[in-house]
Amino acid sequence: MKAIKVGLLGIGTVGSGTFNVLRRNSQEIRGRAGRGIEITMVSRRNVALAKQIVGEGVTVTADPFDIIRNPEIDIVVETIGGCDLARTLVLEAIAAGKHVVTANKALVAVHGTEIFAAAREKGVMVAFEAAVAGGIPIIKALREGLTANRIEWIAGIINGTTNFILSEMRSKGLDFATVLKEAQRLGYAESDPTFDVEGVDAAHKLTIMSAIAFGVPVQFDKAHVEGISQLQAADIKYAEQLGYRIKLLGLTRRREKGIELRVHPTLVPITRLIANVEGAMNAVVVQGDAVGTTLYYGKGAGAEPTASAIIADLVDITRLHTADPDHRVPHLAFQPDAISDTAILPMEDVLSSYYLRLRVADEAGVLSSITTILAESDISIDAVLQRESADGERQTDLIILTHETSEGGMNKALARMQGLPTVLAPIVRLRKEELA
Ligand SMILES: NC(=O)C1=CN([C@@H]2O[C@H](COP(=O)(O)OP(=O)(O)OC[C@H]3O[C@@H](n4cnc5c(N)ncnc54)[C@H](O)[C@@H]3O)[C@@H](O)[C@H]2O)C=CC1
Ligand SMILES: N[C@@H](CC=O)C(=O)O
Ligand code: NA
Repeated sequence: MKAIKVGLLGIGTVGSGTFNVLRRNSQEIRGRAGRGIEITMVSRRNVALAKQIVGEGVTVTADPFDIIRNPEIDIVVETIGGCDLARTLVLEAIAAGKHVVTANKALVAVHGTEIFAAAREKGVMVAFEAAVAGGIPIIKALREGLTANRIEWIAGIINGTTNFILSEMRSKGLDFATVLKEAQRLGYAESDPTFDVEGVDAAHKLTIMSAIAFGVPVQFDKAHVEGISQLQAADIKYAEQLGYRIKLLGLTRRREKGIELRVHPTLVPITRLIANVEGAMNAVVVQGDAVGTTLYYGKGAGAEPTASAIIADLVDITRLHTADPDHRVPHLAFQPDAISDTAILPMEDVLSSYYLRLRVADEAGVLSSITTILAESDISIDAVLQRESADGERQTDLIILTHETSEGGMNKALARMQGLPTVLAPIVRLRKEELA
């Protein structure tokens, strides 16, 4: 059978990884797919550079629309990134009857609803395994392996750059800017690394997982997003003393009133496997009612791990492209008419435990004025750590861990505590999850 023909839009880190792995493992991939899969056309603005990567026998063009217009191309792989051009290219590829594979989580999290509808209309597939946790087959697991389950929650370290930064800062004492540069050099970071650092990239990925897990549309605009740029070394140290590690976690949980969708630095007990995921590695914990807890671990970024996911999608499409579209796995696991309008909860309604650090005057009655506010707010305390103040120092750090309460209730209590004359600096508030 003739090889299936693939056009690659953008050939940077992920595109060149895909090209190389597909060439290197072509025999095995052919054996699995039932026919060869060949990249016959690539697009990059710098044509000379692209030619250096692909060598002879592959058509290189500066204009990605040349690929869309080429009737010989069966599948388009989008590894350009960004939302504007990528959206246009993907929609035009679909309109031209081509299947699409994308690594672009921003595109899927923001424009997924429109793209999936267009693909259904045209009877083509849009596959995006590489968009979430790179090489970890988490989309496959959620969409196929766990279909029996009512999924309760998902918690994930789903941004390699920030996990690398947090690990290197903690273990080697390196500063933020140095580690970020290294993550960029290694090809982990987004072209705009603020997407990594401020939690946006993790929120894109979480939005996609949440939609698949709970059968709701992708709704990135409803996600609560906080990154690690405000995280202070003192809190990493105090957390360790209390038996916790701070990770940038994406969390989505089914509650009675709706779905939580949030990314923020989170204290996780050191005893949990996920707390020990270091460097650029990713890990996703999925809690299902039947299966219990499952954990997926691996490389979430980098050229070849991401290529592994893209090629898995290419193989799936090659196997399935002649199947009746109604027999394919739905984009969001649930059939389109089973997608629900369950609300994404506003952050005020989210339930969490908390870590609070208060810089307080070291004098009698301070602790009791704070615990009184917490008690009046119905917030129960789990642990308190008070740093010994150094000789002559008239202030100290007070660390409080709370049991679960609502974010709205915590905000009100924090406003009252912040108003106390003995609280000398802005209170640090982090969330804490036991993940049990
Ligand atoms: N780097 C990683 O580890 C991962 C990246 N991704 C996603 O994969 C996508 C690509 O990421 P990278 O490969 O890291 O980015 P990159 O910046 O290394 O590659 C993008 C390529 O697209 C080309 N390009 C940009 N505009 C173009 C245009 N108008 N015409 C033709 N070519 C154009 C660029 O020249 C570049 O070669 C992004 O959506 C990213 O979020 C997903 C998982 C992991
Ligand atoms: N920038 C991302 C790349 C993979 O999605 C990350 O650091 O995880
Ligand atoms: Na993946």
